[in-house]
Amino acid sequence: MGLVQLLKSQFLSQLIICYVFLVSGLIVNLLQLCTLPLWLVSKQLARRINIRLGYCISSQMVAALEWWSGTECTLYTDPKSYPLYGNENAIVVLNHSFEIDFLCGWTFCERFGVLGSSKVLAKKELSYVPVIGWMWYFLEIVFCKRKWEEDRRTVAQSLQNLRDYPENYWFLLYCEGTRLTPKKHQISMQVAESKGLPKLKYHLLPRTKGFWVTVQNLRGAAAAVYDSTLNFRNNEMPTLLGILNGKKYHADLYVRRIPLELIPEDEAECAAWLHKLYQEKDSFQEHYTQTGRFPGPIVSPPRRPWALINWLFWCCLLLYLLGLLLTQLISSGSMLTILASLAFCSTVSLGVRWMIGQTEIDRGSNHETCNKKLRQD
Ligand SMILES: CCCCC/C=C\C/C=C\CCCCCCCC(=O)SCCNC(=O)CCNC(=O)[C@H](O)C(C)(C)COP(=O)(O)OP(=O)(O)OC[C@H]1O[C@@H](n2cnc3c(N)ncnc32)[C@H](O)[C@@H]1OP(=O)(O)O
Ligand SMILES: CCCCCCCCCCCCCCCCCC(=O)OC[C@@H](O)COP(=O)(O)O
Repeated sequence: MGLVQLLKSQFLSQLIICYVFLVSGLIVNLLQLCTLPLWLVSKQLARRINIRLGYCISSQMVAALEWWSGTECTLYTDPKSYPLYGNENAIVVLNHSFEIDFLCGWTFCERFGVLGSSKVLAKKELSYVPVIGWMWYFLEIVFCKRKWEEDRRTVAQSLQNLRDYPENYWFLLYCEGTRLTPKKHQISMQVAESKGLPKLKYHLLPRTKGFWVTVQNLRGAAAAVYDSTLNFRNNEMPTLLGILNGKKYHADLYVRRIPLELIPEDEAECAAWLHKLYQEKDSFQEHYTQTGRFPGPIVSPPRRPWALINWLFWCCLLLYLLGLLLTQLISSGSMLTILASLAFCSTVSLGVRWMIGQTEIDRGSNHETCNKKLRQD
């Protein structure tokens, strides 16, 4: 193990990264709160400011992936579609099989210049996660309770609000609705069987209502659906803790651009279209397993320096302030203050560990396994 790798795997290095992320994130959340009055005066200006503030947070995680862990992200796509990426609004449909799939998504957003404005249909629970969840509130992320009776109105309304968004965005939709586990896959395939649908090997059966409502409400605002299929080389199972440890992964993403006009308007036809899409995605994963690559040419965008520059800025600022604070603390000589500071640091690191836990599949929800009808069956 080289010296740099040894340094990256040290607990202290990881603690510093988490400290910078948490404190800068809370500062940004506070600044976002200060933009609230501006919404009344100029909504579009407030949105543009929040895009940049959000970028300060999400790009730190991207920098950790790209620069700290050195993870390679390769894009397979049609070169004719490539110039459109980042220059139009799009709905992104991605498989939900990996703990850091959202982070790989963010990395591609960064490379195509839409990271600050990127959107997602996320479960409501994530809105309470400090820093990220609070940031999302100001970025008009669409939250759902995964209960259609309640979601149908709120999700449609939130999507309508995005129609006049001032900058290009990618709207991410995990149609599987939850992360893939063997148990969830088994149940999902029972549903497929009961509906007379072909079984999927690498995906859960897509939930179609969220997709339909998104396409309907963004018609005319979004130009295309980007069908995206992600996998990792050599059966890697990447984690956020691995990234913090400086572990390098190899992500491969296959993207197909499908103009929105090609997607049926009728709900049942749209659902059938999505099921067919997932059958195709399954065949791409099979191809990847067999050959170690996706179909089509590689057109990888290079990483940009901005995420790293932002990260270095926050590191310098916050480590300088921490140094000042520690000097004062030690020179005060008060045992009580020192103990209270240690207790505070422990609480903060436990808090960050809890946040990282939100990305872990083992700690995921029991969505899919808690379906009442299926339990009875
Ligand atoms: C490559 C570039 C990447 C770019 C990235 C861009 C942006 C990045 C931005 C941010 C990154 C951060 C990422 C954060 C990640 C957070 C993600 C999440 O939180 S995922 C969870 C939330 N999202 C979803 O759930 C979306 C998918 N779900 C839906 O669309 C649902 O339809 C719904 C709208 C949520 C409503 O759910 P509900 O369960 O109430 O209704 P359903 O219609 O889905 O369910 C009833 C229906 O489904 C059948 N059923 C039952 N069990 C199953 C099952 N196991 N599988 C499939 N179907 C099932 C049931 O029989 C009913 O069917 P029917 O209607 O026919 O009777
Ligand atoms: C610079 C880097 C510093 C890292 C420090 C620590 C950072 C902590 C980051 C917390 C990030 C929280 C964002 C969570 C995004 C989780 C995405 C996700 O995958 O959600 C799961 C849902 O889709 C489905 O949930 P399940 O039904 O599977 O349950």
